[in-house]
Amino acid sequence: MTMVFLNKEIRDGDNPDLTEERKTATFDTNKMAEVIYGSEKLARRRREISQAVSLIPELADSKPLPFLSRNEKILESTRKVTALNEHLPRLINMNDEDEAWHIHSEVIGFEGNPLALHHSLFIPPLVIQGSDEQHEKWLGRAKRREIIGCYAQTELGHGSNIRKLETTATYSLSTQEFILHTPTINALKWWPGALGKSSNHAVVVASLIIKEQNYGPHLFMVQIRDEQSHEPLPGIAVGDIGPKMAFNGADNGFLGFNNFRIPRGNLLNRHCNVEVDGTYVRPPHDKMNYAGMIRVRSRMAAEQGTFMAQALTIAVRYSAVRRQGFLENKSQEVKVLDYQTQQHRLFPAIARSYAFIFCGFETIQKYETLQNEMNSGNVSLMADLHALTSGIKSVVTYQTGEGIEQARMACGGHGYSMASYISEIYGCAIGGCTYEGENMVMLLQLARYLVKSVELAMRGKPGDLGPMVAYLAYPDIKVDLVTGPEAYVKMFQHISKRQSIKATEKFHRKMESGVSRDEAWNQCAVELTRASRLHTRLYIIETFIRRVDSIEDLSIKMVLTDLMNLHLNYELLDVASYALEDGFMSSTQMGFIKNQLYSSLEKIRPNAVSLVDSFQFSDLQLRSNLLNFLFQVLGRRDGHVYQNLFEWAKSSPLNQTEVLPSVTQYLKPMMEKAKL
Ligand SMILES: CCCCCCCCCCCCCCCCCCCCCC(=O)SCCNC(=O)CCNC(=O)[C@H](O)C(C)(C)COP(=O)(O)OP(=O)(O)OC[C@H]1O[C@@H](n2cnc3c(N)ncnc32)[C@H](O)[C@@H]1OP(=O)(O)O
Ligand SMILES: Cc1cc2nc3c(=O)[nH]c(=O)nc-3n(C[C@H](O)[C@H](O)[C@H](O)COP(=O)(O)OP(=O)(O)OC[C@H]3O[C@@H](n4cnc5c(N)ncnc54)[C@H](O)[C@@H]3O)c2cc1C
Repeated sequence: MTMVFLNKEIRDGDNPDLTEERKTATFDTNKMAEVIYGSEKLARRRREISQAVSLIPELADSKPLPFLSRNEKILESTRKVTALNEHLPRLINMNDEDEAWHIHSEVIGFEGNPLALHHSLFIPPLVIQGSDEQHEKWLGRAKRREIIGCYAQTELGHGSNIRKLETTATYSLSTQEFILHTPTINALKWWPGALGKSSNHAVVVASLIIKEQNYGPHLFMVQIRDEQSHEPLPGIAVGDIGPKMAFNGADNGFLGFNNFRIPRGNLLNRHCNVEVDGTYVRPPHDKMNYAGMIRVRSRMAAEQGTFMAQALTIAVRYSAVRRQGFLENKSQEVKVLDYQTQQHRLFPAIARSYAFIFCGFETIQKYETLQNEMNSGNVSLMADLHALTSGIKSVVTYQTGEGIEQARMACGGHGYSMASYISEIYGCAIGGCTYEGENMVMLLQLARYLVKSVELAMRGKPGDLGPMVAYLAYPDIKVDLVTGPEAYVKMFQHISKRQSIKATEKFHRKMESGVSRDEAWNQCAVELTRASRLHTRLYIIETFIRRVDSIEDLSIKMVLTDLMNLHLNYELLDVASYALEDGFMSSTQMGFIKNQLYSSLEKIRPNAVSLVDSFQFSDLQLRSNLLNFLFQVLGRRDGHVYQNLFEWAKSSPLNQTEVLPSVTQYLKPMMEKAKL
C-alpha cells in the first residue's frame, strides 16, 4: 500500500496532468502540512488517522448522500458517528480535541450528525460554567456519551439580542427549584443543533428571575427526554425545525417549557450562584455567561479556513485536469488552471485559507490563555478577545463564502453538480455568517471597542491602548511598498486607523447635533462595520507575516512568501480606494500593487496543486473516493473525474428505471392529448 500524501510519490494510474503538477512543486507537501497543522507530529497523526479510516469500510458513506432523503441522511450520519465511536479509542488520542475534530470531519463530512454539537457546544459550556460538583455529576456521563446534549439559546423571536431572551427560569424559594417557562410562541427555543430528535439533555439559556428581579441570561443543565424511552418529559415540547440550506444530517430543533421544574443545582454555577435563600452571587464579569460563545468564535478562523481549503482542493485539482480552449499551442487545449482569470479566482482564496488557519491557531491559543486566567479569577482579557473574535468570525465567514463560491464557478458546470461536493461545503460554511452571532451584529461589537480606543487616542492617552489597537495613535508617515511586508502593514494601518477615526468623528458629530447616542450609532453603522472589517483584515495580515517569519525550512518559506505577497497585494488592492482618497497611496503605488499581484499569480502557478495537496484532505473527506463506492468525484486525488462523474450519474435513483411515473402519469397523456 502506498501512502497517498507524499507529493514526490507519483502513483501509477493517476491522471498525468496532475502527476505533472506534482512534479513541478518546489517543496514537500508533508513539510508544508507540518506548518499548516503546527508540528510534524500533528500532521503525521492526521495522515495516520486518515489512512486508518480508509481501511474501515463501515466508516465510508454507504451511498452518495445527495441522493438520500432527510430521514436517510440522519440515519446514515448516525450510523457513521456511532460506528466511529466504536473505533475511536483505537484510532485517536481521546484527550486530543484536534484529532477528534479531524476524524469527525473526515468521516461525517459537512452534512452534520446528531453528536456534532454534543462535543462542540454542550460539553464546553459545561466545562467552562459548571462547578467541580457539576462536572462530577454530568461531565463523565457526557464524555462517555451516556447522555447526548445540545446548546439551546436562540429563540424563535430572538437570537442576536441575548438580553431579550424570553424563556424564564424563576427561582422558587419554597421548593428551591427553578421553574423553566416559555411564555409566548416567540420564546420557543429554535435552531439548536441536535435538539430536534437526538438530544436528551440541553444546556438551556434562560433569563434568571429571583423575587421578580431579572438577572439576565444564565445557563441551566436540563434533561429534556426520558433516558429509557427517549420520549419528551412532561412539560416539554420538542421537535425538528425542518430542512435547511445544508447540514441536513443534523436535527436542529425547537423546545418549549410549560412550568418545567429543575433543581437549584442545575444552574451552572462555577462563576455565579443562587443561594438557598435566593441571594444572587454575581460572576466576576458581567458577560461571563457569554464565555462559551467567545470559545466557539475563537475556533472559527481555523475551521472556516479548512472549509475553504477543501473547496479549493477540489477546484484546483479539477482545474489541472480540465482542458478547454487554447493559448499559444493550437495542437493541445490548455489546462484551465493556466488562464490568468482562473488563477485570480483561486489563488487569493488559497492564500486566505492559509491566512485564516494561521490566524485561527493564534486565536485558539489566546482563548486557552483566557480560560486559564478566568479559572484563576482574572477576567481582564475578556473584552479584548471578545472584540477580536467578533471581528475575525465575521470577516472569515464572509470571505470563506466568497472563496467557496469562486471555487464552484471555477469548476464550470460540474461545480454546480452536487457531485462536486462544493455546494454542501458552501451551505455549511456560509451558515457561519449567521450562527455564533450574526456578522453585522458582531462587527458592531468590535466597532464599540474601536470607537472607545479612538476616543482614548483622541484624549491623548495612547499609552492606554492595547497592543492590538496601538496603531490608532501612530503618526502618518508615507511608505514605500517596494521595501516589503512591513510597508504593506503600515499602509493598511493607515487605512484602518483613518476609517476608525472617520467613523468615530461622524458618530460624535451626530451626537453633538442632538441625535441620541443609539440613533447616532445606527446612522454611522455602515461606516463602523467598515472600520471593523479593515481592523480585522489588518490583524489577519499581521498573523500571516508573523507565521511566515517564524519558518525555518527555506523551500517552505519561499513558497509561503509568494503566497503571503499575493495576499498582501490582493488585500491592499481591495481596499486601495481608502488610501487613494486622502492621497496616502499614489496611483503609481496602485499600479505597483497590481503588477505585484499578477506576478504573484505566475509564481504560485507551478505550486498550486501542491499547495492544496498540502492540506492533506483524504478523498473520503472530499467525498471523492474510494473503496468502490460511488461518491462525489470532482476533487479526487487521482484526477479521474470524467469516468466517475458518469458512474455518479448512473447511480442516481432516477436512473434505476427507464420510464418514470412522471412520464406515464403526466407527460405521456399530455403528448397523447396533443396528438388528437
Ligand atoms: C470529540 C470532538 C468531536 C468534534 C466533532 C466535530 C464535528 C465536525 C463536523 C464538521 C463540520 C461542521 C461544522 C459546522 C458546525 C455548525 C455549528 C453551529 C453552531 C452554532 C451555535 C450557535 O449559534 S449558539 C448561539 C450563538 N448566539 C450568538 O452568538 C448571539 C449573538 N449575540 C451576542 O453574543 C450578544 O447579544 C451581544 C451581541 C454580544 C450583545 O450582548 P449584550 O447586549 O449583553 O451586550 P452589549 O452589546 O450591550 O454590550 C455591553 C458590553 O458588553 C461587552 N460584551 C458583550 N459580549 C461580551 C463578551 N462575550 N465578552 C466580553 N465583553 C462582552 C460589550 O463589548 C460591551 O462593552 P462596552 O460597554 O465596554 O462597549
Ligand atoms: C446552522 C445554524 C446552526 C445554529 N445552531 C444553534 C445552536 O446550536 N444553538 C443556538 O442557540 N442557536 C443556534 N443557531 C442560531 C444562531 O445563533 C442565530 O440564528 C444567530 O445568532 C443570529 O440570530 P438571529 O437569527 O436572531 O438573527 P437576527 O438578529 O434576527 O438577524 C436578522 C437581521 O437583522 C440584523 N440585525 C439584528 N440585530 C441587529 C443590530 N443590533 N444591529 C444591526 N443589525 C442587526 C442582522 O444583521 C440580520 O441582517 C444556529 C443557526 C444556524 C443558521
